[in-house]
Amino acid sequence: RTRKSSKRLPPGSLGIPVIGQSLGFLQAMRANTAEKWLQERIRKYGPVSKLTLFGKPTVFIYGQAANKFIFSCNHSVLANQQTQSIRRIMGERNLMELNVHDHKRVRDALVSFLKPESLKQYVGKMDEEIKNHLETYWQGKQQLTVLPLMKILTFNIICSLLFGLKRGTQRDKFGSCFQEMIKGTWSVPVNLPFTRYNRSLRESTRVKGMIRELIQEKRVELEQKGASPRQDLITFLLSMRDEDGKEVLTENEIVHNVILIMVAGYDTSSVVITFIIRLLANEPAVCAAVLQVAEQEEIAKNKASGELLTWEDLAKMKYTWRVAMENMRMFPPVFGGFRKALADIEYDGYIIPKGWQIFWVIPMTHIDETIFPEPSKFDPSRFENQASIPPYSFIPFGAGPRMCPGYEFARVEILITIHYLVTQFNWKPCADNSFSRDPMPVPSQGLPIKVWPRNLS
Ligand code: HEM
Repeated sequence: RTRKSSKRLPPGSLGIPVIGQSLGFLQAMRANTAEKWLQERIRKYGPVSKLTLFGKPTVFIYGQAANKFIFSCNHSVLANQQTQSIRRIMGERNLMELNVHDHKRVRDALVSFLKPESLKQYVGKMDEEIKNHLETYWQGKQQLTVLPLMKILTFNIICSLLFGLKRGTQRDKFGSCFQEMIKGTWSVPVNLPFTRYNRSLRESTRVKGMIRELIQEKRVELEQKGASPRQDLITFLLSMRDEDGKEVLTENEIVHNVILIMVAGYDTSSVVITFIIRLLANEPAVCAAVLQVAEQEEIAKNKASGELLTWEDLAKMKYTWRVAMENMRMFPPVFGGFRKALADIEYDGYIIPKGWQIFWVIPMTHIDETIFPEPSKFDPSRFENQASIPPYSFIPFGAGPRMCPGYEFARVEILITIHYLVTQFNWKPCADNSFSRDPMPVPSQGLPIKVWPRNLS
């Protein structure tokens, strides 16, 4: 029996246990050749192949049908499970690890905070954070490095909106622990004193402790000082009750999901904004179009000094959002993810054994020329008629019941930031145009640029 079923395993070698092909893959990510690395596998083994990634036997699948299978497959067959390193670092009760009822309960709680009707109230707060950032780090500067600044910005936005953390030392301490913690999420899970993984685990313990303290403070604020449940995400989650009057989320679930939101919410958007800045520097025609066609100039001119942007202003920024989407097509911040087979699965004529992980990737359909003709050409007009894009092929945010619930949050912060940047500054790059993946795309030297003010006439 074993021989018969092993015959139907996908082709490819599992390599050395635990490590397998992880190092080769990570090296390709860093050299920004991960797509080529995968294409080479596909050439050698065909569209379905096995390998070992980050500690586990894995089957790699790709393409529109594979995406549909991953994003719409029944919960009882495919579970969400991240790699061991991600699970240990972020906490096993975070949404990306939960399945079926737990997933729905926790996701519904997060979505009721992140949905558009709720976000509308926070546009002004985001606007203030962004203006404050530009005053502190951009105005009066001649040269600066974009990526680290965008990380500060998106981190500050998350801290302010989701956790009610004010600017200052507590925020800064959080920020530096976080940066260290997430560096080990895509690493080989070998916990020895000198490994990347080990350092990240230590930072993760500190971060979890800090969030527990924060939760204690918020409980007091809610119970004794009459703080509003809507003040921030933590107070919101602490205040949720089920029909029996019990708290909907356990404390562990709050801690682990706060970590998830921090990780999911700030690194990704900082990368998208950085790559848009890089693009606008290299393509003056697109930059001019963002200003004029996208009504950014018009919107700015109709504002009194100090007046904040509104939800309605954002709805007008259609061209800017198409630029952002085309950017995410070419440089998706998330490269891919993992699911776990809960039963032997038959896929495309092969068996994916129970307990193995499935590796799905985002960029492969984004660069498929049968879906996006001339894929290396930047062309925001591809998104003019979104209905013409086949389902499960443009997936920077995933799809289906697990699609990123932070989509609107990201859209709001990206649009507001680009609005103030293009209406107040000019810039040009001072390094080469290359980038690597770590695992998010990182432009050469973090994208140093020269900046000077733009005065709208
Ligand atoms: C441009 C920015 C962003 C991108 C490209 C992005 C992308 C993604 C992707 C690809 C997934 C995985 C979907 C899957 O496993 O099937 C995901 C999940 C998730 N994202 Fe985002 N994300 C972004 C911003 C955000 C923000 C701002 C937040 C929160 C404020 C957020 C919160 C989450 C959460 C909680 C999940 C887990 C959902 C689940 O498993 O049900 N993301 N995101």
